[in-house]
Amino acid sequence: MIPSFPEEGHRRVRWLLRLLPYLKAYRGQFILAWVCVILAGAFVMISPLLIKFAIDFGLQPVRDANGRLIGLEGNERLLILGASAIVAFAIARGAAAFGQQYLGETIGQNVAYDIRNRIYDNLQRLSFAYHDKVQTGQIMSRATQDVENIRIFFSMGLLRLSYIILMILISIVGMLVINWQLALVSFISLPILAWRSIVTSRRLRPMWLQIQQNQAEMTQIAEEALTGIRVVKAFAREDYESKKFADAAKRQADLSYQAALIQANNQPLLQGISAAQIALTVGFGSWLVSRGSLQAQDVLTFTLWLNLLQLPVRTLGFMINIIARAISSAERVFELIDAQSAVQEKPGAIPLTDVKGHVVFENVSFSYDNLSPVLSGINIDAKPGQVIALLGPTGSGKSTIVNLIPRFYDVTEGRILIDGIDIRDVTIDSLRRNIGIVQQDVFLFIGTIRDNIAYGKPDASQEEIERAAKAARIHDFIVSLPYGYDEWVGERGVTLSGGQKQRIAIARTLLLDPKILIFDDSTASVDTQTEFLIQQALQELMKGRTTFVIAQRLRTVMRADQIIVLDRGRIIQRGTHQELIQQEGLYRRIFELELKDQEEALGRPVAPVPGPGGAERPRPRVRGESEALPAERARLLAEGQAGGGA
Ligand SMILES: Nc1ncnc2c1ncn2[C@@H]1O[C@H](COP(=O)(O)OP(=O)(O)OP(=O)(O)O)[C@@H](O)[C@H]1O
Repeated sequence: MIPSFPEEGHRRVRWLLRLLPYLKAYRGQFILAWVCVILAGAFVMISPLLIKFAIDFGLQPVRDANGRLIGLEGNERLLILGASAIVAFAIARGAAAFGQQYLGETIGQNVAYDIRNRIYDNLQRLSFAYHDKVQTGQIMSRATQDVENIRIFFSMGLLRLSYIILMILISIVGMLVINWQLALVSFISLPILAWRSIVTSRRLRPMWLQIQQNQAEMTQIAEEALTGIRVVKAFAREDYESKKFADAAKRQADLSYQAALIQANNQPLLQGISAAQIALTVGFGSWLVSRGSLQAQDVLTFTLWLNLLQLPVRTLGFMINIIARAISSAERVFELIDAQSAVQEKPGAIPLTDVKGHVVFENVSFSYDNLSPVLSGINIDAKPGQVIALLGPTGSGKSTIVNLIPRFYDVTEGRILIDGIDIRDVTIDSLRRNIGIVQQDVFLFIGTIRDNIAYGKPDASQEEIERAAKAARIHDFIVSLPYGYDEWVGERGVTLSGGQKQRIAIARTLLLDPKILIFDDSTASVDTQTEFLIQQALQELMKGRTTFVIAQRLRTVMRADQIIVLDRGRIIQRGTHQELIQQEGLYRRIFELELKDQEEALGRPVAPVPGPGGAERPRPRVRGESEALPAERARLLAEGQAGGGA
């Protein structure tokens, strides 16, 4: 349903009113800015009156014997005084205008700073579910362009509008006092100008909205193409991406051009109306003078006032635009600020302390969209220090299970307990501080390696950082770099290999020393040496921690205390390697098809597959089997190249 105008108007006023509380912190500055606005307006509008008084009192008419005007006699003292007063008012006006601009800019920048921080704080708090849905480019555009529109509203729109209203009021009152007939004639153009301004701004408003929306899309396209530059290049789709961006940029240029055209068309019309108004005022004023009901200097005062009014009244449309843009921006910005996290902390939640690491899933079900279940009836009892390996085909729900433990998402049914406490009863911060996560796609921040390792513990000493790096088997590599721990890693750590990044992530988690660990072991295949180092790092990492591992490597799976086999969101098998290998089922199939191949490719001996009744049976040869390296050679190679990290 299309909202009716009053409804829409009411909604827009509400957005505008929601912006005003941001002024609270800068109340003093805002009042001072207003005083400057009033002074600047008053000084400008009083100047024509000073000229009138200077003429009235400084120049006396000289008449002949018949009373005819033959000249003017100047009172030097009064004229100098008048001129000095005009100069003094101009200086005072300049000072007030400076104050208004300076304070307006300060308030605008401060409010923009506060709003950006509010947006950023909220974005940090929002759950994964929110970030799954919202595009980064849209968020970026709101945090930059839309906040900029609000800044302009505070630094310019609000104060300039007051200034314009003040100037209009002073001149209307002044004109009416001097001569109400000429005043009424001079006001003829005001409603026409106001009408034009409103019509133009109403035409421009939807265009500004489109421009803002398109700006967000353009940012999104650029962000996506730059983040995925490797994929773009790999598929030779540079031209396609360039065209996609060029189309959006063209749309932006067209829209901006159309908006500029409307404004440009409007300007000559406004100028014409203003010129016609001055002609009318001078004409009618002269007629009044000829009839003796007005003095010539009053016509001059009227003309000066009209001139002074021209510019601000003509910018009324621009001001209305600033406000209209600020309103649509406020709507978009408040959408970000108001966004509620799907994962909420309970009032009175307690901090999770002295964690032993007993993690229990009790009949847990989960759905991303509340429609189709992704997990159903999951029961897991992970005793402190146990390693739980999650195994299953792609899309079976392994990542979803581990994402529920730190409450990246909340369970739809059932509950998860840590040391007997429902994780929804503890503070989110304390919960996550006790869980270490090494993700598949390791993200390194732009900064030094030291900063990246110490990310979860910024006050860690160099000694602690090095200890973690040694345990993660990455220390030797770091010190071999030209700047060692001060080496800069670029966006997503592009200067490092996947295996190196993963070991840095392990060091980062080791430093945090969590009791519960989540490890996504599905890194793309790595060479033998890296594989060996990661295994060693992993052993260090898992020591004494309850570990949930999304397992891709046989070694990890075989060492696990419990192997949970998932299929389409349900647990279909559970047990140790020895137990599961005895059973017909998915585990044995995965083992035969994938895991065993990996190990053999790396040159490691694998336990024989017992056939039914315990008899050994030949393993089927499947996809991409490579010639196995002798186990001993692989190990020596790995150890020799690693040079011993610890
Ligand atoms: N953020 C999300 N929003 C909606 N659906 C999702 C989301 N993440 C995963 N899914 C869906 O949930 C199901 C389980 O996905 P999940 O990532 O947990 O599987 P997985 O076993 O870890 O798979 P893989 O081994 O490929 O990583 C899949 O059908 C997937 O499409």
